[in-house]
Amino acid sequence: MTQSQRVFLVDGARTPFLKARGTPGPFTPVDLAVQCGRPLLARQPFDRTALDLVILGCVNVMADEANPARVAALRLGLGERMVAFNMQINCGSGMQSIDTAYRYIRSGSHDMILAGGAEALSHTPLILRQSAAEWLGRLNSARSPVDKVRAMSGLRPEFFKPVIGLERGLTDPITDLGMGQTAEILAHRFDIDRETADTYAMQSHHRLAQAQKDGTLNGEVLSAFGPDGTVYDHDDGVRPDSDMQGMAKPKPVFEKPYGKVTAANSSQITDGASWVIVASQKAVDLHGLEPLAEITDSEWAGLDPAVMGLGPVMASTPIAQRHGFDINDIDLWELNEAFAVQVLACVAAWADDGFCREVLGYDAAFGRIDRDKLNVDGGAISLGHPVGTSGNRIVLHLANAMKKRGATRGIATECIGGGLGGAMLLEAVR
Ligand SMILES: CC(=O)SCCNC(=O)CCNC(=O)[C@H](O)C(C)(C)COP(=O)(O)OP(=O)(O)OC[C@H]1O[C@@H](n2cnc3c(N)ncnc32)[C@H](O)[C@@H]1OP(=O)(O)O
Repeated sequence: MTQSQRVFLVDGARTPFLKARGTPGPFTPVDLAVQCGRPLLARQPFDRTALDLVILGCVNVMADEANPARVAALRLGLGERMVAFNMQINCGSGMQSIDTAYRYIRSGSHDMILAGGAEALSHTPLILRQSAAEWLGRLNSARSPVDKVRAMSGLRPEFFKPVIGLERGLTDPITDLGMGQTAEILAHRFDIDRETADTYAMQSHHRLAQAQKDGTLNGEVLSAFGPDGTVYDHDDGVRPDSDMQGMAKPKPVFEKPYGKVTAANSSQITDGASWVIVASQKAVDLHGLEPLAEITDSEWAGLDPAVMGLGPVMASTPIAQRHGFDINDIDLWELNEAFAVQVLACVAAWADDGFCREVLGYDAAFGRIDRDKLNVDGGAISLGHPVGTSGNRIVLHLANAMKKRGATRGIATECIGGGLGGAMLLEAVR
C-alpha cells in the first residue's frame, strides 16, 4: 500500500479504568470520553477548530447517547459543525477508530482527527426477551379496561430475565461460546497449564503496580471527577500483592472443574475511555507538535471465532511479513490481555514451527516473544478491559512506552470476539 501522507500519533490520554462492581458506575461512556477528552484538548497548543473529525469506538451504546462520538464532541465544545461517528467491532472498536483516522489522514483528506474508545460495562443496557416485548406491545395497544386487564394477566416472571446483560458481547453468536471458553480451547491446543497462566497474570499486576508507583502512567491516565466529588485517579482493579498462592485459589470459571481460566487470570470487566490525536505532517508542522510515534501500518484479520484469541497472530504476522521483520525487529508488543492463556497461546503459536509453516506461511517458527518486551506495564488482566476502549489504550500506551524506552518499533495488537484480530505498527519519529 502506498503511504501518501505520513501519519503521526501526537498525544493521547485516558481515564483510570474502573472495575464494574455489580451496579452502574459513576460514568456513562460519553461521560468517560468527556472526562479525559477535556484535559487532553486543554493541553494542546492548537485551537479545537483544528480538528477535522471525531471517531469513537463504543460497543455498548446507551439508549440516550446514540452516536456517542457526536454527543461527546458536542459536550467537548467542538462545535455543531464537527462531524463525529461511532465505530463498533467489539474489542477492536477503539483501535478501529485510530485505524480509520490513520487511513483518512494518509489519503490526504484530513489533517487532524480525535480518535477514541469509550465503554462503561457497568452500564451495559439490559435487553429483554422477545416474549416480554410482545407482552408490552399487547399492553400498549389494549384500549378498553377489560383488554388492559387481560393483557396484564399475561405477565410472566421470566419476562424480567434479560436475554443480554453484563455478558453482552462476551458470547460469540455463531459458536455460542463465551470468550472464556474460546480461551480454554487455546489453553488445550497449546498445552498451557494453570501455573504458567497464573504466573503471567501475577506479573501483569506487578508491572501495573510498578508503573503506577514510578509515575510511568502520568500524563496518560488523567483523573476523573465523579458527580459526588469523588476523584478517580488510578486503575482500581490492580492487586499489587498478587502472589502465586493467591492466584491458585480461584476455581476455573468457564470450564469446570479442570479449566485453566479463572477470575485471577482473566481480563477484568471495567469502565474507561481513551483518546488519541492523529495528525498529518502538515498539522504537525503548522502547530509545532511533537509526535509520540508515527503510525506506519495496520492490519485486520478474520479467523475461526472459536479460536478468536489467536487474532493478534493472524493480524500482526502480515505486517511483519510485508516489512520483512523478524522477531528481533519488534522492540515492544502491546498484546491485549483478554486472558492469560490467550496471550500465552499467541506467544506459543509464533514459537511453533508447525503452526508457523502451516498457518502463517513461514519456513520456520517466527520465534518466541521475550516477556520483557511484552505488555511491559501490565495489561487488561490487571487494569481491566472496557471492550470498546482497550484497542485505543494499547496503541496509546505503546506510543508512550516506545518514547520512554527509546524503542524503534512496536506492535499493538488484539483479539476480537467473533473471530477477528487487529494490529497496528508504530515507529519512532525520524
Ligand atoms: C476479544 C476479547 O477481548 S475477549 C475478552 C472479553 N472480556 C471478557 O470475556 C471478560 C472476562 N472476565 C470475566 O468475565 C470476569 O472477570 C470473570 C467472570 C472471569 C470474573 O469475574 P469476577 O468474579 O467479578 O472477578 P473478580 O475480579 O471480582 O474476582 C473474583 C475473586 O477472584 C479472586 N481473585 C481475582 N484476582 C485475583 C488475584 N490477582 N489474586 C488472587 N485472587 C484473585 C478473589 O478472590 C476475587 O474476589 P475478591 O474481589 O472478593 O477478592
